[in-house]
Amino acid sequence: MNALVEVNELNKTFKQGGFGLENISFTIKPGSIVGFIGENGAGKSTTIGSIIGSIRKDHGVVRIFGQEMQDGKDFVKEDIGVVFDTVQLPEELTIVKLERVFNGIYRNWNKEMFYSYVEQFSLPRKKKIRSFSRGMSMKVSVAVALSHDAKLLLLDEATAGLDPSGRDDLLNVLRTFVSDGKRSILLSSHITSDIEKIADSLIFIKGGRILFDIEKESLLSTYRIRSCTKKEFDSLPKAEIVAYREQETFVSVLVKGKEGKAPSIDEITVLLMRGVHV
Ligand SMILES: Nc1ncnc2c1ncn2[C@@H]1O[C@H](COP(=O)(O)OP(=O)(O)OP(=O)(O)O)[C@@H](O)[C@H]1O
Repeated sequence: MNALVEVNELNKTFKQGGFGLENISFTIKPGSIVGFIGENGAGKSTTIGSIIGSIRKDHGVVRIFGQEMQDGKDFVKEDIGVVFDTVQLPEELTIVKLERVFNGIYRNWNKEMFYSYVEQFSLPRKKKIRSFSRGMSMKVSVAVALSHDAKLLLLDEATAGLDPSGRDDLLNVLRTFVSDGKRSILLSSHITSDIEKIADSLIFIKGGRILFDIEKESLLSTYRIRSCTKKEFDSLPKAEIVAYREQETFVSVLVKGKEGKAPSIDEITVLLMRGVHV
């Protein structure tokens, strides 16, 4: 099997508001972490929801582990761990009770593994979830997603709300998760430094369309940011320009080539999201 996830020509338009995903296509290779980057409302959660079938797509095909995703195919969902930014855990339960619930739900539930994450994330076992902070609740959701032998993790803003050391712990856990080369992660985040740290490839989405789908190393080694006067900008070879943003006195340009400043993912994101994509 080449790709763990194949998304082909995914389209979804909401009747209310009219936002639409347009021909979203990408693949996720086994053993890789894909960073999913886009501004608020770009369509990240809609894409992830459409992949797992919680949002009904209009057109397109999603294959996970080579099988087309259709509603009700629980055997596939067993293999997918999902964490959304809006954590919805039963508030009345403690970690101990929650563990028993998930033990009954997932065929491949691993109690020892769950408690090892509970330890690692310093979560209290006997307090009700209601008393947990947002970051603690996120950690519980991630611990659950990691403890049922999933082959694929879909993490929508899973690092949001975690303090820097908590985020670092989580990123290490995620790296270990894919280290056997068989499992993969799609990670959406506004914290581009997290993505820069662990992603193997990056997908940039804006207004429901994919702008860029590229290996991280290739992006960082083959693209540069240049600050040009308007005149210099006009004389740049058009084929080299990926995106540009006109500032008051100069133009920031993302170019393919060796001339200019090596960009960070954050700078590339701002240019792609705020600038004009060519
Ligand atoms: N159920 C819905 N009905 C109508 N519009 C919706 C619905 N769900 C999402 N949208 C719209 O779809 C667009 C994309 O939303 P989505 O949640 O996918 O963005 P996102 O990239 O995940 O954003 P964020 O970074 O803010 O979480 C937004 O304009 C949103 O208002």
